[in-house]
This record gives sequence, structure tokens and C-alpha cells, in this order.
Amino acid sequence: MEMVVEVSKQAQGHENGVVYPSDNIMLDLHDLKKVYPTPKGDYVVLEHLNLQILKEEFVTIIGHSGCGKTTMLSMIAGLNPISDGRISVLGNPIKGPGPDRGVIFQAPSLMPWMTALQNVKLGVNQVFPHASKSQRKDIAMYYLDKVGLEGAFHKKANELSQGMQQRVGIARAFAIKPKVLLLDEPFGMLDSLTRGELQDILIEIWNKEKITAVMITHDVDEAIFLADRVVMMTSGPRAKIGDVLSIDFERPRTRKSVLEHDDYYKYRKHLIDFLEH
Ligand SMILES: Nc1ncnc2c1ncn2[C@@H]1O[C@H](COP(=O)(O)OP(=O)(O)OP(=O)(O)O)[C@@H](O)[C@H]1O
Repeated sequence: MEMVVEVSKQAQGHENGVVYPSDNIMLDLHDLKKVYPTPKGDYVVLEHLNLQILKEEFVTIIGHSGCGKTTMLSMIAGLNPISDGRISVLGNPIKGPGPDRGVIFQAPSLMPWMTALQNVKLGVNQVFPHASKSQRKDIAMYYLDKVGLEGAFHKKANELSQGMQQRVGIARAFAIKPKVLLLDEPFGMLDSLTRGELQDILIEIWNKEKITAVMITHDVDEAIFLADRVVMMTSGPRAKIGDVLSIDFERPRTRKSVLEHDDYYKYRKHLIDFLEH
């Protein structure tokens, strides 16, 4: 990724020795801390966590189970209070959830009695209250079409397979046109074929919409295939960013081209070595 360095010191972000011009930074996590009170006393999950994510970047997050990945993502989403430090979107500290950040969870939590279209329209109606009814419907249909659900607009959510429900979840998140998309193991419960299909759909829409994506995954291959950078978290308590790996494969990528690339096993080894130590 090309770095512009001719900016004043004050307007720069610093991370792992890399300097980013501030107008290129979408998300800034600064000295972030999270403490959960427990019956045995305070549990410090995250401490001194610093991470900057660039506009239009796709970042994947890996780390051992329980290190605090979901905690970090839910704090970015504004759904989990920050104990100390700061999270900013385009330089503005977040104060809670907002339509600038869309979230996709492992289970999409749709309204089961509503159709796919109605589920997507729920978010669209909230975010675009001044658009006409037909404009809002068009937005919802556009994204349902993009995720391959053109024939299932009027199916109730509880009549859809898990993979189809997650497609609705993806459509719903993109339809509110967020600046940042936050994904918490979105394909964790799906079979590998569906998982691959949805990865392709996700990348296609992300690429077209030019938004920033932050995705937690336990799958090292998925982390490499999707990301511009893979962020590795240390094990808790007091977890922080342990290492960051830039994935320099050209886009668009195919699984075949990635697997056949000379650097693929080097990247893979780097991530596995981190997780094993
Ligand atoms: N509300 C809470 N109160 C107390 N402790 C919590 C709370 N939520 C999470 N934790 C603890 O904080 C730690 C981090 O949890 P978190 O779910 O963020 O980890 P994770 O890395 O996303 O895990 P996984 O990969 O298994 O999903 C865990 O030890 C968890 O038990």
C-alpha cells in the first residue's frame, strides 16, 4: 500500500513504526482499555490497544479464543462501553452505535416472522427516513439481489437456510451504506462451499462500495484471502495488537491464484507461528 509521508507530524498516525497520514485513517483505536467487573474483581481484557485502519482497507483479526476480539469489535460498533482510551471514526470519537458502522454477526438475528425484504427494509427505513417508500424498497432489493437472493425477497426469515439468512444479514448491513463494516466470524457456522460463495460476494460488494471492513475470523486461510492486513491479537488478559501482516496479493483475487502464489505459505507460516507461541 502506498504511503504518503509529506504531512505534518501532528496530522500523522503511528502504528508499528508505520506512519499514516491522518486523512487516510478511517478508524483509530487509541490506547484502548476494557475492564469487565467480575465477582472475583476486575478483569482487564484489553489494555494499551492501538490500531489504525485505513479508508477502504479490509482488515482481518485473528487471536486465540477469549483474547477479546469480540470485545474490541463490539466497542468499535458502540455496543460495549470503552473503559479507557478512544475510538474515532474519521477523527470523531464514537459515542455509541451509529449508521456509519454496520455489523454482521455469526448469527444474523433476523426477525423470523418477517420476509427477507422486510428485514433489510427495517434498517433502510431507519437510516433513510427521507427517501421515498419505493426508493427504500429499491435499495433493499438491490442488496438482496447482490447477495444472490433475487428469488427469495418474500420468503420469511424462518423459512430460509442458515446460509440464506446470512446473505440477508450481509444485504442488511450493506444496505444502510455504512462507512465501516464490522464482521464477527460471519461465516463461522456455514459449510465450506457456502462460506466460499459468501466470501466472494462480500469482497465483490466491499470492492464496489469502497468501504472499510474489519472482520474477526478463526480461519487463517480466510484471513489471508480477504485481507489487506491481518491483525494478530495477543492472548489475554490485557490483550493488545501483537503483530500486523500485510498481504500484498493483487486484487481481484481468486482462491487458486492465492494458493499458487509464492508468498502464500510464507504468510500462512507467519500467522500460525504467531498463534502457536
Ligand atoms: N460481559 C462480560 N463480563 C465479564 N467477562 C466477559 C464479558 N464478555 C466477555 N468476557 C470475557 O472477556 C474475555 C474476552 O471475550 P471475547 O468474547 O471478547 O473474546 P473473543 O476473542 O472474541 O473469543 P472467541 O474467539 O472465543 O469468540 C473472555 O475471557 C470472556 O469470558
